[in-house]
Amino acid sequence: MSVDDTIVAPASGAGPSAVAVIRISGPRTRAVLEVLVGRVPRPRQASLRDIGSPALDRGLVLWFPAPKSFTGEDMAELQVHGSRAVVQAVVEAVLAVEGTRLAEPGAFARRAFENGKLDLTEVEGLADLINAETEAQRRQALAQSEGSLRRLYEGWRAELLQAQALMEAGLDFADEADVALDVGVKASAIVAPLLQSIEAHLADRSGERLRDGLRVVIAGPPNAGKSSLLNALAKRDAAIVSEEAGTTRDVIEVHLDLGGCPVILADTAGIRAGRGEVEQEGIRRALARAEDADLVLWVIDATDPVWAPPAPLAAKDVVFALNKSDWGVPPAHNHAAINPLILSAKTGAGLEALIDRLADLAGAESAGSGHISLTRTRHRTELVSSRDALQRFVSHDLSPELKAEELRIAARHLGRLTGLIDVEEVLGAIFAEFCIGK
Ligand SMILES: Nc1nc2c(c(=O)[nH]1)N(C=O)[C@@H](CNc1ccc(C(=O)N[C@@H](CCC(=O)O)C(=O)O)cc1)CN2
Ligand SMILES: Nc1nc2c(ncn2[C@@H]2O[C@H](COP(=O)(O)OP(=O)(O)OP(=O)(O)O)[C@@H](O)[C@H]2O)c(=O)[nH]1
Repeated sequence: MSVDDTIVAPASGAGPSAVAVIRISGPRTRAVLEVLVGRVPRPRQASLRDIGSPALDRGLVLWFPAPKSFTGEDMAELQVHGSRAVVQAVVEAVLAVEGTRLAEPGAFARRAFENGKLDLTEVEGLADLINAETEAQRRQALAQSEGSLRRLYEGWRAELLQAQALMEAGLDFADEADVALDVGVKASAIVAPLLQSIEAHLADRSGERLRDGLRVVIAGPPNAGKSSLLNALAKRDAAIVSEEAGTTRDVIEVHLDLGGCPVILADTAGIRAGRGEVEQEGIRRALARAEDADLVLWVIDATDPVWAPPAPLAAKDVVFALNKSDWGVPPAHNHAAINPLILSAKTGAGLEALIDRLADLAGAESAGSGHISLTRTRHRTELVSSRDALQRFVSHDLSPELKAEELRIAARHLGRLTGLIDVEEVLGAIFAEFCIGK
């Protein structure tokens, strides 16, 4: 990427809108404004101008001289009427100025990253904020885009660098055993609590669940009311994001917004010792689906003797639901061991409790309320590598040289998290998540 380029792109979505924003960033921005609007307006003050001559439209112009802009470069915004024709004409007029080109997706965010305005976790938070569909996702993404993970990881890295400095100072005094021992003890006093913090952070999956949606599979014996329950939940909650057939014909999936948390609920074929081949295949798919869910909602008919889920599912997190409670509920001691939710898809009884339970598991209350959770596999991978190195530091009987090396490895993985070091290979994937104009 050449930073000499000046990039332009519409930053608002496709399709007619009242107003569209066209963003420009790079060294030719001032020249673009001179050509399109004449005199450059005062920094960061909206001015109403004719855009182009003869005028293509009349709109608001904003000028953000470097370094106080989103990208850190000279930037401008043209806020025009949001028709395809106006946007296209204005973008073309910008492109007619020498040294400008159309921005690829994520190009503005990439420049912000390269100019140190955002670290990689903030860029990821911004991508998530743009894609947020529920309230809890919004809170989590906003906090991350404003540096919640950045501060956490930078703090950890600073502690590690301190421990590393101690160890390396010790290496210089290798012949003086008491000095080497002393710095080793001091470094361990930093590393041990840090290791604990990383372990606790890794054990918490709420951030990933919230970002990706809690995957819940409704499974159970035939005729227990699984489809009715899915329909009842989908109707109860007005904010259905989408409804689509699953990857297999027999798995129906709905995306729900339960208390601000995204839940992907899949209905599956009834599970029993079936006869026909088709039924067996449906059951096989149901089981496969349930096995990679976060949670199995095992639905049984309250009037049936209690059915336990088949062995492969018993290992999962299972929430039991006794449906058709309108027909009567068996005495509590019959099902005390499974602590089921008692509900009726038909009357709606017990659905609120079910929604609360699911929202809880999806991490509803934690997001953005000061609770900081990792949100992506990329974070998990780097943190696991960092933790492994720290574990070797703490528990293995290593020479001081090797101990210092483990700290270097751990610090490098934390540095990769924020994008401070060698991340070239992940950048393409991260920035490609953005739409054009971001
Ligand atoms: N019109 C418009 N609205 C927008 C954006 C935008 O680019 N344009 N944003 C785009 O994402 C978001 C706001 N984020 C922004 C982040 C930083 C800066 C900025 O100019 N930062 C400078 C100056 C900071 C200051 O004066 O306090 C800097 O960081 O140096 C602007 C917008 C959402 N709304
Ligand atoms: N009384 C009562 N009937 C219910 C309730 N939920 C479902 N039913 C009825 O039970 C029958 C089976 O419901 P479904 O939702 O199709 O059951 P399913 O578990 O999806 O069935 P399969 O797809 O065959 O596994 C239907 O006749 C429903 O109307 C309930 O809460 N109360």
